[in-house]
Amino acid sequence: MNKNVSNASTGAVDSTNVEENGRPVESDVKYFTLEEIKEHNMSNDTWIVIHDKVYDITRFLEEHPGGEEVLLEQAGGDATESFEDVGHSTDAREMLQQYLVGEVHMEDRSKDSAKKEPQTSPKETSSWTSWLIPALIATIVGIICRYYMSDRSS
Ligand code: HEM
Repeated sequence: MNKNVSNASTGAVDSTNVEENGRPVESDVKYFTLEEIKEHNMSNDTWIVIHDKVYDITRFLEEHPGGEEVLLEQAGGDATESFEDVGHSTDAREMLQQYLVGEVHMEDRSKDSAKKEPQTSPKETSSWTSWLIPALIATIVGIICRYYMSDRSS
């Protein structure tokens, strides 16, 4: 049960990992903080994050069909958006597996998702305008009807 207990600083974690195409991907998955990941931003030591997973792509730089420049621009940071924007093939996604070195520390993940939360607030403002406008229209129609009725009765 307590397989995934993280150490507070470097957070080494034991984990039974996924199998890919029947091949078990043997690993000692570790958790890294964004601070630690940021240090691996050189061409001879390149890490990137994609979907909260950390990849050491140093030996892949020269092989990348999209060139090493684009990868180096993302070095030490989160490349999820750029990776998804390109629309990488399933083959590309499967290739990722061989460069996996760990995952982003849970605490750093929650910071990211907290950033995304404010996106819900504009919805709240639009929800009250969505009933206010019909209510105003109904009131105006009501007033017009009253005038019309009182005109007919006099
Ligand atoms: C380790 C992560 C990555 C892997 C394994 C990978 C793999 C690949 C592969 C196999 C292709 C050939 C097309 C395909 O099969 O989809 C490709 C193309 C490409 N990749 Fe990546 N990629 C990675 C990360 C990135 C990132 C982070 C970016 C952008 C910042 C990027 C930008 C591109 C571009 C622009 C192409 C198109 C090249 C072309 O069509 O001329 N890739 N990548």
